[in-house]
Amino acid sequence: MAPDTKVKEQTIFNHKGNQIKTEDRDVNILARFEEPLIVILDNVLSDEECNELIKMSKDKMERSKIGVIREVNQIRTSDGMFFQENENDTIIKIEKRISSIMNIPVEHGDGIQILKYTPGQEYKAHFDFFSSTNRASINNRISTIVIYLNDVEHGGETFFPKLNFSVSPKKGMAVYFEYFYNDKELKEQTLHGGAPVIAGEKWVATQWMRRQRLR
Ligand SMILES: O=C(O)CCC(=O)C(=O)O
Ligand SMILES: [Fe+2]
Repeated sequence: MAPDTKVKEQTIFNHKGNQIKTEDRDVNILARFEEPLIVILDNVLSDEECNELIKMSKDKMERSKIGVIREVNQIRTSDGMFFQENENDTIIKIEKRISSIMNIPVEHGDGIQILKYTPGQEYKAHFDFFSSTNRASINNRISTIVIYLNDVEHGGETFFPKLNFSVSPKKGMAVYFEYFYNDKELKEQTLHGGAPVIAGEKWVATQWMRRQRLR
């Protein structure tokens, strides 16, 4: 197909305009990059909810593990923890809101993961979906939201190296992106990472969604 007649691929995210009305909060759409779809969102969480997530996870953080064997890896040097789904009322409320933003039922989510980065810590460029050689790819990830839980003094941007695009963390804001595309090239453009924090701390909450339910 000639480039000028190429049709846009179907997206999971279905919100139009500049606002998403969820059950308990109006979330603002500030910017969108169309293909691959990357959406910058504001007012996803209140300051109190951000503080609460940090408080609840603070004592449970351990060095992040990635991959099937879940070994400590230099790709991600942050500390992290997962909440159990339905762990408490705050988690239930936030999971519901994330689910309506992402337009995917809560049961498809890996659970909310909290990551904490201190100066020098980073998450090198990676894909959130599993490679076809990984058993987990049978029910692969299709979309991600990264919510910023605090303002970072310096550094810690979420960057997309293939798009020359980056997002600076701001408390309560989020970056959403999806990769359930037929076009392999589009999927691969969602390569992203968390740049090293230079000063201050960076706290984020991530939700990854799977194609099929996990529970
Ligand atoms: O910390 C960030 O900005 C990115 C986090 C991320 O890529 C992830 O949790 O999958
Ligand atoms: Fe990621």
